[in-house]
Amino acid sequence: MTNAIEIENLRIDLPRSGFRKRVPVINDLNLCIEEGEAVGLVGESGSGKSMTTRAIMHLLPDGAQRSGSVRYRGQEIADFDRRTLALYRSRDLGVIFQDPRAHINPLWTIGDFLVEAVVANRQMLRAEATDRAIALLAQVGISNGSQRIQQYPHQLSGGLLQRVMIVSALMPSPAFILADEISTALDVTVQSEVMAILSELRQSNRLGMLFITHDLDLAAAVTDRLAIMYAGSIVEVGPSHEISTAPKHPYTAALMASRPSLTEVRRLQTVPGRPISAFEAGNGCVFASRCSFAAARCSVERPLARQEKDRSVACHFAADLAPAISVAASQ
Ligand SMILES: Nc1ncnc2c1ncn2[C@@H]1O[C@H](COP(=O)(O)OP(=O)(O)OP(=O)(O)O)[C@@H](O)[C@H]1O
Ligand code: NI
Repeated sequence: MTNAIEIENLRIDLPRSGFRKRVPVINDLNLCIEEGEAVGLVGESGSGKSMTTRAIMHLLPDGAQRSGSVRYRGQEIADFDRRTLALYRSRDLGVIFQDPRAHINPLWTIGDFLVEAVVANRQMLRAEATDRAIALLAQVGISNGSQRIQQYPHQLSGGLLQRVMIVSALMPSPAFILADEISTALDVTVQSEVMAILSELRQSNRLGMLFITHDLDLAAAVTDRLAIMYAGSIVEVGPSHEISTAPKHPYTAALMASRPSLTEVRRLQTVPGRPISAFEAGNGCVFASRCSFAAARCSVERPLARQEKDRSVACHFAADLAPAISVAASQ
């Protein structure tokens, strides 16, 4: 299999108030996504998930310093000229945002929103684009597309707008979908409908996807592999069903143990301790300060990601901890 996206030794430093120098928010991040593969990027707030999507779009905040590499189909995206970069963002990547209302101009009809971008980048003629929009709307379960495209965003529910957002991402026939927390604003039933539609479209069009969420179970349900992120780096990667049933990194186990169980939906549980940012991590393991299995070595020596078949885990003691961790995760 060839890789669609390859992120290698990525580090991103940003200016931050109160600090004289830039501080890292992504540190030594490695992640590959094959053509047509769906990878879930899971971690708590502030771990750097959205910054990773910005790195893939090559759309970093002002003053950011980047080292390492991000390649799309083998080509370093930092080397793209302006035109190639614009086409890469608008055609190769299909980006679905969390809050559709913040990304759809309220004064534009749904049809304008769907059609204008592909017409502007000269990918399609207007009539052709309109037909494609109506066909895609039908594929996401909106059968009266020719009426819907004349409506305005305020006339559609949040769930319908999220489907319109998916259609908009698919309009230019992208090869790769970036979906950052797309379901957080939706209620559970609508969320599972939207997820089912996205999964089906992704598979029938053989699209690669990076699916970002803090919900490990949701990510496991719609992806092939999971990458677990903490404080700007990835601590564990592997097939989704393996990670979600037999985690190897103490952080993954802690995330799983923090899920509210079905019988305790009203009890909000969290991983004990405060999540840290990459710049607070020091030289040791990023998770050492919250890890209940940490030893002296963990706070001074950063564990390298160790690859074993299709699993990779960055923990000095992963092999010894496996039995204890599976108990912790199932609690
Ligand atoms: N424009 C910015 N300038 C400076 N720091 C930023 C900027 N955007 C994000 N950060 C910092 O980068 C780190 C990673 O943020 P990021 O938004 O990628 O986290 P996230 O995992 O997406 O979190 P969430 O789940 O809350 O969306 C955080 O420490 C955040 O404060
Ligand atoms: Ni985010």
